[in-house]
Amino acid sequence: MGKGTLIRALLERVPELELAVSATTRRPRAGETQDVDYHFLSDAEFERRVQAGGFVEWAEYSGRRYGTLRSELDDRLRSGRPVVLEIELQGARQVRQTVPAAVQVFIAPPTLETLRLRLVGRGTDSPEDVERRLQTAADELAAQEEFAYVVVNDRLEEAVGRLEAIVRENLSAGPAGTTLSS
Ligand SMILES: Nc1nc2c(ncn2[C@@H]2O[C@H](COP(=O)(O)OP(=O)(O)O)[C@@H](O)[C@H]2O)c(=O)[nH]1
Ligand SMILES: Nc1ncnc2c1ncn2[C@@H]1O[C@H](COP(=O)(O)OP(=O)(O)O)[C@@H](O)[C@H]1O
Repeated sequence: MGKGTLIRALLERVPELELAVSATTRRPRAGETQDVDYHFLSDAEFERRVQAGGFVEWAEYSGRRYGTLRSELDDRLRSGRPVVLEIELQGARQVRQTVPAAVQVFIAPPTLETLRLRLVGRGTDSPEDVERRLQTAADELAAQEEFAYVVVNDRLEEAVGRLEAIVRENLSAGPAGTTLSS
C-alpha cells in the first residue's frame, strides 16, 4: 500500500521509466482521467478483452476487475524500454510466470494500523471498503517472501530512495519490467 504515491515519486526520479496504464471496471474517482489514470472499461468490454487474450494478467480486487493490457507492454519490452506495473498480488503472481525477467518489489505498510490511518486520510473509500482493503492487505503481507525485494513504505523520502536504488541496480543489469505489488 502506498504504491501510487511511491510510483509517482519514482517516475520523477527515474524519467526513463514508463508506467503501464491498467484497465479496470471500477468507476473513476473524482479527478481521475480516462486513459491517464486507468483505461476505464465496462464489465462487457473487459470480458471481451479477456476472451480475446488481450491481458498479460488480470485479477479481481474489491469486487472489480483490474488488468494489464498486452498493448501496454509489448512494444515497450520489444524495444527494450523499462516499464513499471502497479498491480496487486494475484497479478504479480501471473507476471512472475509470463514475464520471468520482471523485477518484483513488494510495497509493505509499516503496520496495518498506519495503513488504516492512511486509507481513512485518503478519503476515497467507504468504511466498508477500508475494512475490505485492510483484510486484503493482511492477506497480501503474508505473501511478501515470494518477492525478490520488499520496501517498507515508512517515511516517504526514504522508501522512494530505496525503491530508486533497486530500480537503478536492475536497469544497469539489463532491460526488464519492474512490478510493484501491494
Ligand atoms: N492485477 C492487477 N492489479 C491492479 C492493476 N491496476 C491496479 N491494480 C491494483 O488494484 C488495487 C486497487 O486499485 P485502485 O482501485 O486504483 O485502488 P488504490 O490503488 O488503492 O488507489 C490496487 O492494489 C492496485 O495496485 C492491474 O492492472 N492488474
Ligand atoms: N510514506 C507515506 N507516508 C504517509 N502517507 C503516505 C505514505 N505513502 C502513502 N501515503 C498515503 O496513503 C494513502 C494511500 O496511498 P496510495 O499511494 O494511494 O496507495 P495505493 O496506490 O497502494 O492504494 C494516500 O493518502 C497517501 O497519501
